[in-house]
Amino acid sequence: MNDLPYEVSPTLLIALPGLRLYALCAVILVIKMFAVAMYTSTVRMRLKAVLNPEDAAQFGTTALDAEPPEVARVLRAHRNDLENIPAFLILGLVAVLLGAPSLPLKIALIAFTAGRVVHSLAYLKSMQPWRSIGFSIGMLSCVTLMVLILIRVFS
Ligand SMILES: N[C@@H](CCC(=O)N[C@@H](CS)C(=O)NCC(=O)O)C(=O)O
Repeated sequence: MNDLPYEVSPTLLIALPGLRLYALCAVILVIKMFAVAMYTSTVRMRLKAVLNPEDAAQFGTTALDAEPPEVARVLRAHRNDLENIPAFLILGLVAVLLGAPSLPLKIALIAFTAGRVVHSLAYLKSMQPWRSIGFSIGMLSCVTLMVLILIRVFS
């Protein structure tokens, strides 16, 4: 039972066009972000580069005052994910729940996910213009989701 004046059926929710795809994209993106975070640790361990004195003590080294360029690059890739992926997770879910048209919705979900994978790989491998292309695809996908949401809100 819930407090709503009607029953919310999980079977009906799962039938919403794009919900399963959204769930898949969300899982891929979160795994991708975790992978970038884990890669940060790998680079730190390889270089024995840490800023916290307690970590330095563990590595038997001294704490640095600033991140070395290799670590700083992975951190920038992670930060860029944080600037973009949370917005997508909200917009994508709202668009699905509002019943946005299936084709543009699915294209936006897939394009964003692919764009962010390209962005991370390109950032870590120092590949331009691929990083900007991945970023732009992600941004365009979010704009598409916003348009789909606004059409539903005002129609
Ligand atoms: N906070 C970003 C805003 C613009 C952005 O996200 N640009 C993309 C494509 S050039 C990027 O990868 N920026 C590098 C970064 O965020 O470190 C920046 O400072 O560049």
